[in-house]
Amino acid sequence: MILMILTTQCLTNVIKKRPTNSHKGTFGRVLLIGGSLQYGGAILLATKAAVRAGAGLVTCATDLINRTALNTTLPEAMFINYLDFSALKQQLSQADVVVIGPGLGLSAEAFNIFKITCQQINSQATLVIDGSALTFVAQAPSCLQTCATQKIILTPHLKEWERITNLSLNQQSIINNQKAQQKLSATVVLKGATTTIYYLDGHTATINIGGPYMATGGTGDTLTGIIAAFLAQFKEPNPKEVLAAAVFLHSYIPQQLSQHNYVVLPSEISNHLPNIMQKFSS
Ligand SMILES: NC(=O)C1=CN([C@@H]2O[C@H](COP(=O)(O)OP(=O)(O)OC[C@H]3O[C@@H](n4cnc5c(N)ncnc54)[C@H](OP(=O)(O)O)[C@@H]3O)[C@@H](O)[C@H]2O)[C@@H](O)CC1
Ligand SMILES: Nc1ncnc2c1ncn2[C@@H]1O[C@H](COP(=O)(O)OP(=O)(O)O)[C@@H](O)[C@H]1O
Ligand SMILES: [Mg+2]
Repeated sequence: MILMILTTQCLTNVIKKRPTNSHKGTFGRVLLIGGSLQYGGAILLATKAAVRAGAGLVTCATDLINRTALNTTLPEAMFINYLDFSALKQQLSQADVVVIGPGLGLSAEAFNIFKITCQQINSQATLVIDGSALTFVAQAPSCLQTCATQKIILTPHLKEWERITNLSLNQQSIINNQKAQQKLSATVVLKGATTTIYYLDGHTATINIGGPYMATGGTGDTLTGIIAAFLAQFKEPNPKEVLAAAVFLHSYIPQQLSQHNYVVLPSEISNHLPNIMQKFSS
């Protein structure tokens, strides 16, 4: 097993100056699915992060109740009703990266949306599974095995990981986590005070920056948007390094802001994305 500790070098390796003759199509299509009546904020935060981290075209599939909020706060993003299955399937056939789960909730309707997503996503796309959708993975692990894409990233916090693996918090050693991750045949970003990425090839990368100023609901939702935007727009040097850069940046920004802020809100992380990305672009 190769254990890597990430530094700012991972940002300069990935964030490149944009070609002059590029356009929105150059920087990828991201589809984010989630946001029930109770948790609209989660999908709005994820969508905001995807837009501000530079995805070219961003669509938010959510409850109709969230449409006005989305259009008001984030007019760059497109809306579809997540219960309009024909629109959802069409989006799933086109997206480069699909995020499912932030604020999705655990209703029967939500589970249906999760199953449709796993079945209908195009085989070239990456699927990022977060929040409520991780509980569906725990309840119906076969959805991963039969998923139409093999490029799957799970982003659990420690409790969500316990639900999926039955590993209690004190059993979650690197070795045990890796065994469980390899069985799932998915990349895992295991989030906590320290975050570790478990890759399919057996390598791991650890992010030991960030801190308790990030402990506000919505910080993980913001991470999924950044991951999606990075994978959609950066094709080099490789998906492993692109994922690592996204996860590192998500903690690096609040670490910088914490010098002058007691807490760093998720939406503030997103506000600073374009500025900090510019500083590291080479
Ligand atoms: N604005 C919105 O709309 C928001 C909506 N959201 C959406 O809500 C949905 C439910 O997601 P969720 O994560 O809140 O609930 P759930 O899976 O039950 O986990 C909570 C349990 O996990 C534990 N725990 C967590 N981290 C831990 C750690 N590092 N180490 C140890 N324990 C840890 C935690 O511990 P405890 O409180 O007991 O200390 C608690 O027991 C989901 O769709 C999400 O996207 C949220 O994103 C918030 C903003
Ligand atoms: N004390 C801490 N130190 C470092 N990072 C933290 C700390 N507390 C929370 N985080 C980060 O905040 C995020 C929380 O994710 P998650 O629990 O999914 O939040 P939510 O679902 O509310 O958006 C993770 O990226 C985690 O690493
Ligand atoms: Mg979460």
